[in-house]
Amino acid sequence: MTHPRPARQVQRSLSPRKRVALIAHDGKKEELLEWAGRWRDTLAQHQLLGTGTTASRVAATLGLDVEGLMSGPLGGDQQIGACIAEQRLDVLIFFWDPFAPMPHDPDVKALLRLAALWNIPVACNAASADFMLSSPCMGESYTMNIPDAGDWVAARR
Ligand SMILES: O=C(CO)COP(=O)(O)O
Repeated sequence: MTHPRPARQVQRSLSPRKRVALIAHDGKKEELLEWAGRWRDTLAQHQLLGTGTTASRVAATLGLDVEGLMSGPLGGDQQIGACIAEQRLDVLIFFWDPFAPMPHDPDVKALLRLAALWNIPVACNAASADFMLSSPCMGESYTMNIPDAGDWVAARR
């Protein structure tokens, strides 16, 4: 069965101050903290949010203002996914652990699916996060294409 897809894309304008989600699995938290420390001044110019433990570790270690959602296994990934669906997230930095199976793997997969669907830039490791934060798009207004949700609703009627 094929699912209806939005036939068109619409434009979404992002302000220079991006909404950036920070998430790391336990085995990757030190790596994220090291990376975030290198980008602290840049991150401070944006609006930060994250899953519970990641957000509190980044806030405590780097003195940054990070809105903490639920911890990942308790639904934090789903909350970030909801932000994407509601167009309240611009950038996803998610250091997921390729060695550790998680009880909430379905939530992780759902989050990455929504990021792919809504054309959200995702960095899963320090190298890709370096590329992302060094992009001029981070500090400027930026227009991206996203699926036309209205179109989608119409196709399902
Ligand atoms: O499990 C996570 C993402 O899937 C991260 O959750 P915490 O930031 O609460 O550790």
